[in-house]
Amino acid sequence: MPKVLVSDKLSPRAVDIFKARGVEVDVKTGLKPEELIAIIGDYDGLAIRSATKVTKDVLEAATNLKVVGRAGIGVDNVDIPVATQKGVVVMNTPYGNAITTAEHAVAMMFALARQIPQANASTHAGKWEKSKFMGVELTGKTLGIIGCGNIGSIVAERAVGLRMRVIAFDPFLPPERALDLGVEKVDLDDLIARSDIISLHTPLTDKTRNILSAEAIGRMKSGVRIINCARGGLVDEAALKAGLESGHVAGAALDVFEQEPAKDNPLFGLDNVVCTPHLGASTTEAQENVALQVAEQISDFLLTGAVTNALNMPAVSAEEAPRLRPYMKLCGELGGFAGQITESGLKSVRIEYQGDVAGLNTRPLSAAVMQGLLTPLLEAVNMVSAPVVARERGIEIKETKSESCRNYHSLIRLEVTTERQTRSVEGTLFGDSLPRIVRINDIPVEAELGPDMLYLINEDKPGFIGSLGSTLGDSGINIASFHLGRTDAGGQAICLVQVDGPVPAATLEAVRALPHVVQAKPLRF
Ligand SMILES: NC(=O)c1ccc[n+]([C@@H]2O[C@H](COP(=O)([O-])OP(=O)(O)OC[C@H]3O[C@@H](n4cnc5c(N)ncnc54)[C@H](O)[C@@H]3O)[C@@H](O)[C@H]2O)c1
Ligand SMILES: O=C(O)[C@H](O)COP(=O)(O)O
Repeated sequence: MPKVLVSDKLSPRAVDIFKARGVEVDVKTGLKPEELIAIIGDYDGLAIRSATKVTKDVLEAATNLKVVGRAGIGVDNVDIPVATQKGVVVMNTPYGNAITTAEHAVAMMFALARQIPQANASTHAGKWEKSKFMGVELTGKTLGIIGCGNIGSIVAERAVGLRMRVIAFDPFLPPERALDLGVEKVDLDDLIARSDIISLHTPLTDKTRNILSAEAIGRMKSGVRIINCARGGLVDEAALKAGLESGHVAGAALDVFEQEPAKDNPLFGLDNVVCTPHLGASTTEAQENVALQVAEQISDFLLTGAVTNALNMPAVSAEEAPRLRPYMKLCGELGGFAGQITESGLKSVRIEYQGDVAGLNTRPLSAAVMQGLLTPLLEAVNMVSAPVVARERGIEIKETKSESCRNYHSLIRLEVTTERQTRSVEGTLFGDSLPRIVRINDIPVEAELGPDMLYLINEDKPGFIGSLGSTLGDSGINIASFHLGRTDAGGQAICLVQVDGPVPAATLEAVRALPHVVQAKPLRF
């Protein structure tokens, strides 16, 4: 039974789902990094929010970990490149808290416009400062949205409903989508110059860090208000402080901070700043949504291989997973076969999908081929890391698809080019589920791969099969199945022999010494 650790505060419904699906679950929140490192090796899955930092050190210690599931959107607390190298799938729940976070940004906009938190504190203190808290109306004001994805779009729709003029800067926002939302797509300079209120909704990346810099703040309209419910680091906090103190910036509402938990921040104490402790996603509804989704996604992955909302692996739906499973096995075998007979540097890989299989989701199939191919050559690659490792090593991967296929419903052909030669291996499924190799280097053969195999290239001469059988028999090696193929009578032949156990080195030498043997390789699957 797979085992999952929940290391951040998640709705208890997540635990119910894990248990109902047959996944063992432990909940241990507030762990120190060294405490997490000490126990992570016991788990197949890790469910987190933003508090757990899944660092390189954690991933190095996570020897059984297969999946990290983020109950929420931002994954900047997960070292995704290292997770990918380690073959750990990283998933998030991209929509579950989007409405709630957008509502928080809208609430922040009202809080700023009418100074509600400040007026609330003053009234509680018995001051009745009616003339102090003069607000501004939102109707007719220009709201500038930086990052108009899931959350930014919802904020835009709500703001249009408030009769605001909405402009957005997002290089990836399609013009038709902007039109649908009632938003004017602008460049960043234009947004900065025209907005009365600016709301940030991008991830924190190298391009967005300090997107509201001192220089950008200086170019804003006097009296601008700034809202950040996305990520700390998007606004230069020192520059914002200077702008607020000079009065150039009329107010700022911040849910996220450069350093979190934010217990001591330069902006704290300024009377035109509204702060919340990263509450954007904190509603009962959003927390139920993300906890249920992450528990379903992690369980599906660990139990069925379905991949949903992964950031470092192609998606596989729950419907596709059972259909793809036998093809995944076949692809792993084709890759494993080619990888084990490859001795010089890999240059390129061509994977051809013919017939019915061409209509399936082939990205995970190609990842399985690459895993099979690279595993004999490199240490610890899997479906997540193999395509990345191949790219890093300059191995070119080409994929082709054709609906037509001679002789079979489906055929997968793998062609591998090394520094020395090009080889190919082809396979199909018998009865929709049984992988079979049907051609090696364009020589027809029909073989089922077992755990221990012997692969031979030989000259097609009388007596060869007998001498091979005797050599193996003399070493006490039982033959489970024997598959032959040849170019033409007396030409080049291949043998794939399934044996009951590994072939010892001495036996292999004896086989290699037999007349007519060109090459003999033990293979393991
Ligand atoms: N405060 C919270 O509790 C809370 C809750 C949920 C999400 N978030 C954060 O909100 C942010 C947005 O989430 P989302 O779900 O809308 O993400 P999303 O991916 O749907 O949208 C992000 C948008 O930013 C745009 N973008 C990327 N780089 C950009 C750039 N350089 N300039 C302008 N636009 C750029 C993208 O094109 C995309 O449309 C994320 O950082 C997420 O972590 C915070
Ligand atoms: O990216 C997110 O989903 C938000 O930042 C929410 O973070 P949280 O789950 O820690 O509240």
